[in-house]
Amino acid sequence: MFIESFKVDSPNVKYTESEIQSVYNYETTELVHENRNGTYQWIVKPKTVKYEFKTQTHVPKLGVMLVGWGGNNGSTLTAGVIANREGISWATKDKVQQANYFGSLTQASSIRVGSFNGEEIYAPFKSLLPMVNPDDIVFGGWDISNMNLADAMGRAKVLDIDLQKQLRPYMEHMVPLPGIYDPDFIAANQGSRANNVIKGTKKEQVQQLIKDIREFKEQNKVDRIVVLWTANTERYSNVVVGLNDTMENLMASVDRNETEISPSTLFAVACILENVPFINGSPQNTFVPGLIELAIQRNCLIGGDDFKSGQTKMKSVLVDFLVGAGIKPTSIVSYNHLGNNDGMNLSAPQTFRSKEISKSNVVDDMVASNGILYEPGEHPDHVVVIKYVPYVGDSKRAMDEYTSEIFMGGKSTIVLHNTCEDSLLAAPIILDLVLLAELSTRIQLKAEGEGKFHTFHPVATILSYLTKAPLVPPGTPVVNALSKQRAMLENILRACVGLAPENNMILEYK
Ligand SMILES: NC(=O)c1ccc[n+]([C@@H]2O[C@H](COP(=O)([O-])OP(=O)(O)OC[C@H]3O[C@@H](n4cnc5c(N)ncnc54)[C@H](O)[C@@H]3O)[C@@H](O)[C@H]2O)c1
Ligand SMILES: O=P([O-])([O-])O[C@@H]1[C@@H](O)[C@H](O)[C@@H](O)[C@H](O)[C@@H]1O
Repeated sequence: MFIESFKVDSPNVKYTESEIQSVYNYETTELVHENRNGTYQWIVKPKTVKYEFKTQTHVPKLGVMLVGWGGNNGSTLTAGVIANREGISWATKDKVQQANYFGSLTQASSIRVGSFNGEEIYAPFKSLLPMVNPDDIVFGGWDISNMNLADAMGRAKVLDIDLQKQLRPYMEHMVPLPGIYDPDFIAANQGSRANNVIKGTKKEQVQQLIKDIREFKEQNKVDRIVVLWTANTERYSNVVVGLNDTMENLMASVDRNETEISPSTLFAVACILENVPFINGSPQNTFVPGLIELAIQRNCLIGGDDFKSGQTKMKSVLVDFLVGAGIKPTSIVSYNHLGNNDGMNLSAPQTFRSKEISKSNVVDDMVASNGILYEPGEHPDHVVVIKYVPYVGDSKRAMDEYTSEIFMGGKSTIVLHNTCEDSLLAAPIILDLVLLAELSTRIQLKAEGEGKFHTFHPVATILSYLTKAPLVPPGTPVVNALSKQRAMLENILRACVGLAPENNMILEYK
């Protein structure tokens, strides 16, 4: 059965006028490697840590500023939210289509809240804690192309024409602010669209971005802003001692107009200086060490990298299933071609390399989890291929082949084929990223023994379900398995409202 909402009745949860306060007993383990009776043993010690959570329940008026607003993803997301907000329906060759948020974890997925008379009861994921209603988001942002959002939607060729016609009046007045164009960081083929750029030194560009953020906040009377990079994939920045290895060196490099500081890093610097959450939806290493240090020092949320939308999302499910079943993937080949501007930008070797890295590292944690299947340092062959084929546009064709070793020398080969508009996969993920980033800034926590409440760590691991290459605090583990990432996110939000982690044991029926 599906219910729309619920309230928790527990001595561990208190609903005040402005907060939800909860007490949560975190059950974990502590491992020691001890010499017992002359032999070393791994000893696992279960331990319980008492946490307190406080979630502010006032939902702010949220402004979302997209870098690359006029791109396929930015225009498609903006269009989709307007269509949902206005209740727009449109004629397709099959039927009259209603707007929806399919593909969004927060808007279209559910959680199990328990059983009732032998029946499993589920509720909307977004009913866990108060979240921003997407209909209320004010969109803005930057683009190196000055095309208005209605024309950009037409250029993207993602949405049905009847829908585009209805949306045009809402979007034609939306014009992106000038972006930061640096041809050294993206493909040369992007130069022709760069007619809307911030001039000046890197320091002056950062100052302009800060001014843009402040003016957007004032003009739209929004309470909070989240900035998300959905602009082109950049090449990796070189990380150099003295250049960007510390926050002091990074800021000094900006002041010196160092060429190796990328546009995406400049956007992130501006956001951190304004204490505005910044999320990187692309694979490049925007978050150089000096930037991470700056975000931590200023306690400003940063998250990324690279939306996990299709082929890689499937990979983080399939490899988790195979390895979890004791089956040994030995060869993984992921090929896709597409014809949108993202694909054109990725046709350059240096920008493709950024994407190849984020699409390749996603199996590392799963492989490392099973020493029965893999020797230390052993990995499956793993190849990523992306080709640009203009004719297919945003309709990405992905083909994957997974070869594994099974029982008694047998082999299993799984072949997948997937075709869909890449932007229709990414847009709902962008929505989830900004909504969850905003929500996480309203949560404070305190473990037993800690003197005071504090926010989550500025490096927002909580967003990892939505990214190919989750950004994690230095020295902490990277988890890519999709089921673990979703469970982590859901269980943290459940703890904030006093619910135990979903462990699927359903002992009451065993
Ligand atoms: N399924 C997906 O679509 C998907 C999945 C994962 C990651 N991504 C990443 O998301 C990003 C956007 O994808 P897309 O399909 O919308 O691409 P797109 O090329 O259609 O849009 C990118 C936009 O960014 C603009 N731009 C480029 N550099 C800029 C800068 N420095 N400042 C401001 N604007 C700038 C471009 O003019 C363009 O309008 C890409 O990096 C892509 O790799 C997309
Ligand atoms: O998310 P995913 O399907 O694994 O990866 C996708 C790539 O296959 C595609 O070529 C690229 O254009 C998208 O930006 C996205 O990164």
